[in-house]
Amino acid sequence: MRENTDYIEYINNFKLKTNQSFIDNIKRFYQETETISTFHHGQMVAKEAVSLSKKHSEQLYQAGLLHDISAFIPKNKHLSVSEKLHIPVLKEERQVPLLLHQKLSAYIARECFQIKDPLILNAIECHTTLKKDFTNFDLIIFLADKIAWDQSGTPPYLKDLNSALKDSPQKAALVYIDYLLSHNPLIIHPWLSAAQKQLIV
Ligand SMILES: Nc1ncnc2c1ncn2[C@@H]1O[C@H](COP(=O)(O)OP(=O)(O)O)[C@@H](O)[C@H]1O
Repeated sequence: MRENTDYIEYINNFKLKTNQSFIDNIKRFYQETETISTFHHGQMVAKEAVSLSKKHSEQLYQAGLLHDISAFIPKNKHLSVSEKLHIPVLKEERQVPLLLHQKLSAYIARECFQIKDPLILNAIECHTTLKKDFTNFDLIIFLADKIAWDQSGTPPYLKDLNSALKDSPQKAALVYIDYLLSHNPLIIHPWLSAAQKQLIV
């Protein structure tokens, strides 16, 4: 896939197979788009999310698997593909288009996987930044993604995050946000600032 139309065509043409389980359909999407390592990251996030919560295990598992389903769209195509799909783009996302992957993933979860549950869609849509009035479900997916990150080695903030997690998921989220903001992020996303303000009080 090299052109915007190829990405959009793949999304438009993807069909759930009724003879496959839901998870196998998700795996097939990652296989066909050559992003199977992201499927494995999704599985880790899904397991972590379920272990962090006593409720909503099935929905958390699905959100975990799908949160990075847009991984096949290269960063330099995020903006043009989002615009073609009529996804609302903020000024900060225009400046740092990789931040659009959360909205692109929510779009694909809805259009390709028929996810209608707002709990799942909203959590996918804010898994990188959180947002104002985030739910506990959003917070769990956000944290699980930071704990089971998709890079090699141990996340530099993990020890402090786990220690804060003994107090509350809110404190743990603040540890990650403080870490991100003190390491010269390319941009401060307004959803992240709004979430941070609400986490502090
Ligand atoms: N404000 C930001 N500016 C620049 N990069 C960011 C910002 N927020 C997150 N990132 C980076 O975006 C990438 C994706 O983050 P995230 O969505 O949390 O992980 P994942 O892709 O595994 O779901 C990470 O490399 C993260 O450091």
